[in-house]
Amino acid sequence: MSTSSLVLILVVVAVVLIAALVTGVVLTRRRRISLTQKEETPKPGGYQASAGITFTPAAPGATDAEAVAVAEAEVTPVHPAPVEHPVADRTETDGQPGVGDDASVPRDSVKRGFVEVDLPVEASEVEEIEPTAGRLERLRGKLSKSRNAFGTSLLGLLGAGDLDEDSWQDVEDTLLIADLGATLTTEIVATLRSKLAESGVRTEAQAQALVRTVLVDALGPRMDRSLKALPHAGKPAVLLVVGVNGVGKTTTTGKLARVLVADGRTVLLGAADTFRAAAADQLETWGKRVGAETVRGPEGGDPASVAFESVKRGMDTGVDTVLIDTAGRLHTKKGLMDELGKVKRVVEKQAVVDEVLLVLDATTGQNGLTQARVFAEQVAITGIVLTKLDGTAKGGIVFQVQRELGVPVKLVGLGEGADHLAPFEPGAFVDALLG
Ligand SMILES: Nc1nc2c(ncn2[C@@H]2O[C@H](COP(=O)(O)OP(=O)(O)OP(=O)(O)O)[C@@H](O)[C@H]2O)c(=O)[nH]1
Repeated sequence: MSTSSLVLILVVVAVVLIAALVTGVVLTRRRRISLTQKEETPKPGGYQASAGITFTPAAPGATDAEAVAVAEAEVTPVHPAPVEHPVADRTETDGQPGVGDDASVPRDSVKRGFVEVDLPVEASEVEEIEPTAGRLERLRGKLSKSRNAFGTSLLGLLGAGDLDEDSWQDVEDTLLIADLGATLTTEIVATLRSKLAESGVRTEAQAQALVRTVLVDALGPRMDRSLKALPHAGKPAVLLVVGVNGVGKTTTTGKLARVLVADGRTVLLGAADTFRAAAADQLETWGKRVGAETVRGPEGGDPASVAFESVKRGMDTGVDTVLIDTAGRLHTKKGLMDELGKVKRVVEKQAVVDEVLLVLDATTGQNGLTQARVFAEQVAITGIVLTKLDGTAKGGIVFQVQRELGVPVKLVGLGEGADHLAPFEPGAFVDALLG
């Protein structure tokens, strides 16, 4: 082979190698570009951010960690001052994500602690308890905040004689603002219109009487509101108290124990809230104040087993009533809701559960309805306790929640005091609302 042929072959090989190298580089680049593009293309549906994230440049030649440190030091905060959230009004305290009203409270908000419950740590002796008769009457003033917003404006409107369309719109708005909900408001306004037309109301007193009748009727005055808390077939009555966090379950259980003891009954308390040790302490304190035994389990233990033990102990000691306080659970957490079903099933292995009382915080308005629906799907609710009606609650939620569940409001919480629990009476309640 001649030298010129050898040179020619070497040139051809070099050209082929260079061509292969160039092709490889181009392909690698294309692949990288196509990967980046895929990541950046938003998928249809699901989460699609409308605004981009603002990045700051890293200092040249710095390591990743240094670059982050430099960027953090240089970034001027652009966020406004933290927004004040109504922590006191929240219904969840475990920092878990929530829906509706709950979702507005960030998980790092100040958590409600045991200290907020105004009870002595150790009760030295069993207390004298006021009789329960006429309690709603004595607590009437507690509803005053709701009453001002609702009764005054409603009676002012209806007592003014013939109503034009604008005035009827105002009546409707008043009912909606009071938390009566759209369906019930429409129904009540229609009834009021036809009754006013029929009866020829002329004075404010007549208007008040008519509104009273219509509202009391809407509250199902014939519903059975008695609390199934007395022993039967030689076994204690068993009541389960359920609801989301912080609505007032423990307080209600304690207040209920007082009412029963005041009526000469013997009570045992079951602290099936094993999640929060302070809750069991709190319940035990309520128990000591009325001379009732409290059964509790280890922190983090199985709440169903504490409930079972409570009923067993109640049967052994022959008490009239076993009140079981359960842990607050967010209705959006399926696992916790299933656990509630288990607590009830386990108790039912040895006794009938006579009442499942759903505690709702009246100040949470419409969110209370969502909670009620989910709890009712999990355990058959037999009665509702509406707490904090003394606060900013507008009262109308009573109408809606009964209608929604077909279950009566049996008790109302009208304050933090030990005796601020009253039976729910439609007539007295409407009177308090109308003033
Ligand atoms: N104003 C007012 N406060 C109430 C009423 N009922 C309960 N509270 C207060 O609500 C707060 C929460 O009550 P708890 O009984 O601890 O609530 P809980 O549902 O047992 O709470 P968790 O065990 O955390 O789920 C306490 O500060 C109670 O004093 C009421 O009718 N009116």
